[in-house]
Amino acid sequence: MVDLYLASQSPRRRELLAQIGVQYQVLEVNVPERQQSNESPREYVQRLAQEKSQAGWRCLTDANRRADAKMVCPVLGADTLIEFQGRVLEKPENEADEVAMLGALSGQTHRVLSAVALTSERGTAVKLSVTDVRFRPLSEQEVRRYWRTGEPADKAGGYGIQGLGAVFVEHLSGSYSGVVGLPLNETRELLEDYGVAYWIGQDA
Ligand SMILES: Cc1cn([C@H]2C[C@H](O)[C@@H](COP(=O)(O)OP(=O)(O)OP(=O)(O)O)O2)c(=O)[nH]c1=O
Repeated sequence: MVDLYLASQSPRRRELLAQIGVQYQVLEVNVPERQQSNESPREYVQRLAQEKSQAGWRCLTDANRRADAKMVCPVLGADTLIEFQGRVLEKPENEADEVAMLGALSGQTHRVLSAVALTSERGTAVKLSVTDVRFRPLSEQEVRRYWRTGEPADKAGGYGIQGLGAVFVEHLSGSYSGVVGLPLNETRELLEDYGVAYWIGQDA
């Protein structure tokens, strides 16, 4: 039995949902990620989370055209990006990109925006989590060595706070799970609104 579909390829999001005892099944969706010229980082990250959950919902309801949409459980989509000096940082494309990104974040505070959306037959709801993260000064040599570990390539801003990148972080104000990719308190709020259970199997 599943209570939720997760429209995400991110292993972090799977682990975070499992952490709070949600029974889910993964769906594959493909949503192009491109910020529009008139779109703020907050609007952009929320649009992507909504588009991911809506794409998942469409693919389920199209595949079960004859099934009653009320019988299909909700779909969760999420997106995480870094905002620094008004610009959006997504995933680094290569080592030079990583050096530029972490070089800019070195010794500075950046903002991690993480949005989570749920779609069901009653429509889509989205919540945003905002976290400020301060990095200590980083040397270029250290950033190049970090790139070679393979960790940063698939991560917004080019680091993983839950991994080797933890040693860059001097201070965090906000949601740790949001930085990792799925803000769990905001997720719980949506799950409650949509009647999806969490903490399954956690009672003594
Ligand atoms: C800042 C930061 C990001 N990340 C990850 C979380 C997300 O997986 C990724 C941001 O990319 P996203 O585009 O939000 O997500 P994704 O492409 O990995 O997965 P999907 O769209 O299929 O859901 O960066 C970390 O794992 N640790 C961190 O500290």
